[in-house]
Amino acid sequence: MPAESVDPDHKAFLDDYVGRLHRATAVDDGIFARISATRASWLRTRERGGRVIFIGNGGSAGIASHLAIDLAKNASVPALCFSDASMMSCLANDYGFEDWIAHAVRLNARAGDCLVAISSSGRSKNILNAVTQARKMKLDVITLSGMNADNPLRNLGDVNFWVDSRSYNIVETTHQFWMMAAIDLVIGRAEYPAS
Ligand SMILES: O=C(CO)[C@@H](O)[C@H](O)[C@H](O)[C@H](O)COP(=O)(O)O
Repeated sequence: MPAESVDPDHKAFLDDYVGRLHRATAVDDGIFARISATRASWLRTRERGGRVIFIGNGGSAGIASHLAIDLAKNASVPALCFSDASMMSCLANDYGFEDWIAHAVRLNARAGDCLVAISSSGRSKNILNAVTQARKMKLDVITLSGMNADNPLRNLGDVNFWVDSRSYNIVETTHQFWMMAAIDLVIGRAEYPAS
């Protein structure tokens, strides 16, 4: 089959898929206000000598890692994520999987830091417990969730993003888009060299 011709079933699937992505990523003033508030939170964090800490599981852990390096390198806002396998296995083994991120926050965060908690379902216990720990330590909290409108993560932050989709990949892609927009808003440009 020539590369230009598309299986009609695939076209129908992809048309629907792209429609879902467009609906999820459609922006309004509410989303713009949240992205602007995220920028302000990150700049306040930097001014008081803090760091932005990104957390997530699975695909969201990958997004957390990408956001942390881009915010630090491209926008000069100190940022990190918990991706060290030895630390993760130690804390999960010693305290349980549902509490390992809370303990990573306890050990690594300070008052004045900002926690960005990413969970597509908004239901992962280790993310919810980490937010509770962050609140105890007086961190700012930004949440990103999706799926059910009443998921428990959705209202726990100072700034809360929610994607109206039940597709993991659409929710994750939208989270990444919003956070990348916030990073580029800090920089003030959409285009810049890598170094
Ligand atoms: O990327 C995906 C699904 O697309 C998976 O890796 C997904 O992130 C994992 O199943 C996570 O454990 C789901 O947790 P959460 O985002 O709902 O908190």
